[in-house]
Formats: sequence, structure tokens, C-alpha cells
Amino acid sequence: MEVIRVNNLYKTFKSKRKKVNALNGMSFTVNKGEILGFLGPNGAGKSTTIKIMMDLIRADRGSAKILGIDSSSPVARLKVGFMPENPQYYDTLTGYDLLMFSAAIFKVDKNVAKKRAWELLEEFELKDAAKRPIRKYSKGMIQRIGFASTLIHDPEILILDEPMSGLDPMGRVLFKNKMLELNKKGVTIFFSSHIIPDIEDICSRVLIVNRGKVVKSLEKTEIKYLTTTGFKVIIDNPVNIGLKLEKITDNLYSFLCPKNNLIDTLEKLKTHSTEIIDIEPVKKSLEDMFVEITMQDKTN
Ligand SMILES: Nc1ncnc2c1ncn2[C@@H]1O[C@H](COP(=O)(O)OP(=O)(O)OP(=O)(O)O)[C@@H](O)[C@H]1O
Repeated sequence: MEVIRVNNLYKTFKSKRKKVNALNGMSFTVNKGEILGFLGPNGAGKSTTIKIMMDLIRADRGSAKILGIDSSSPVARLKVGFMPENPQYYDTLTGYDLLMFSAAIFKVDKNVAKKRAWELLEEFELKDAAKRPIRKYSKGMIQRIGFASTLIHDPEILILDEPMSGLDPMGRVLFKNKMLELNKKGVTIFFSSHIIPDIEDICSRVLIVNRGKVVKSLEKTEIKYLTTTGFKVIIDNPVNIGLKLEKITDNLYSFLCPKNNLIDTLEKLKTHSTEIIDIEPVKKSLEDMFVEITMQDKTN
């Protein structure tokens, strides 16, 4: 079931000196239960898309719908938790106050909100800082209270713009675990990131965006298989098949075989009295794949 539909968005920013085409037909859907990563280079249009989904700005053309309701209606966001890139909060509020403020926006019952606020402060390791003003929080603490505030009304969908930027490794692990835990409970998560390993670790699907549109959608299993570039073959004899052999032990040798050459190579091995001990895939990273896809898009 589809919970978000972004359809053919166009957005041009005009300033005195120049025009920037930020979105050029951005389209995608998010399905219930997904953790969908929105990956793209700087300026690809990720934040612009998210701002349109949250009705912070309006598109020139196209539409964004959440749970079937156009994003221009506040009702569309009742079940959404949203964290912007570089969140800026009223910094005289304490962490606890911010959670209660968010709860009031979503009309959460005050007693329910109080209980939930303390649970979230505990989960995000902010209990000790609960009554301190946010202006005294570190960047990581602001990210954590920001994430906590998106959860105060038990949203069905989370939309997070670069949620892990600026977090230390422990903070990133906390966020990733939290996202996985929420997803297990049925929350659909859409988040943008520059940090490819974070996307690779937790996403069920990745959208690669460039120059204002989606250039590729990859399922987790596709990432697993499409990143294979060749194979490391282990044999028991130093045979000459035209590929460079590495000696592992007196009885084990390995060579790297390009993906498109495996069948021919196995045929050649058949004519020698050698045994194939093992074949393991050699992979490029999602990062290499991302660079290739965006470079290809540049030359098209
Ligand atoms: N308010 C604005 N006025 C003028 N240009 C803008 C405005 N907002 C965004 N842009 C431009 O639109 C393009 C897309 O920006 P956007 O912030 O959506 O990219 P992004 O993919 O989120 O990038 P990053 O990963 O660097 O945050 C960029 O060229 C940006 O400079």
C-alpha cells in the first residue's frame, strides 16, 4: 500500500541574478512499511522535495500526497513526524518543553503527552538534560531532542531530512537502531542522507536522485547483487588460464575473474586437471555505484 506519492514536481528558484531548476519532474512513491533512503549529491533537490511534502514551500507544478491527501492540506501531516535539516527550535525552551509543545501542536492529551515525553527523554538519553534550555544543548543533543519531538504523537510516517548529519558514531547507531525499532512496529520511514553506509545499513530501498529527479530506485536485494563486479576463484593447482594467479598456500591459488568472463574461465579450467575450491563475489560499494549512476546521468 502506497502512503506517499510525489508526482512530477517542478520547482524553479528565481533570484535577481539567476534561475535554479531545483526539481525537474521529481516522482516516486513510498510504500507502507518501507525504510526508504533518499540519496543524492549536494543540490540534487532532496530538501526542496521534502519541503514541498511538508508544505513549507509550494511546487510550480506537480503534486505530493500523503495518505492520499494533498500536502497543501494540514490534515495530510497529522500522522507524520518530520525533522528538518539543521533543526532550529525556540532555544529558551527546555527539552521537556519542546516535547510538550510538539504534543500540543498535534493535540495529544496532556497526561498522555507527559508520560510519552519522559519515555522519549529516556530513550534518547536526554533525561538529565530535560530541564535545561535547548540553547545549552550540543548539536548531537539538538538532533536527539528533534528526533524525539517527531515521535510524540506516535506517527505512522516519519520524514527526516539528513537526520544523522553531524552525529558522532554513537549517535548514528542510536538513530539507526531507533529507526529499525520503529519500522518493526510498522512506522514507514523516508529519510535523506549523504552517508551511504547509513543508507545501506537500514534501508529496504534507495532512491538515487540527481538534478531534480529520481535516476534510479534500488531494492536492498538489488544493491546486494548489482554491486557484484566479478568473482574470486580459488583452485588447487597453478594452471595457466591467462589470469594472474595469487598463491595462498602450496595447494591453494586464487585469481580474480571479471563478471562477464566467468563462464569462459570455468570452461578453460575444465580442460585442466584442477579443482575449484571456492568462488566468492567481489563487490563494489554502493558509493561507487552511486558515483557511476550520477556521472552517467551527467553525460546523458
Ligand atoms: N530558497 C532557495 N533559493 C534559491 N535557490 C534555492 C533555494 N532552495 C534551494 N535552492 C537551490 O535548489 C537546488 C536544490 O537544493 P536542495 O536544498 O533541494 O538540494 P539537496 O539535494 O537537499 O542538497 P544538500 O544535500 O546539499 O542539502 C540547489 O541548487 C539550491 O541551491
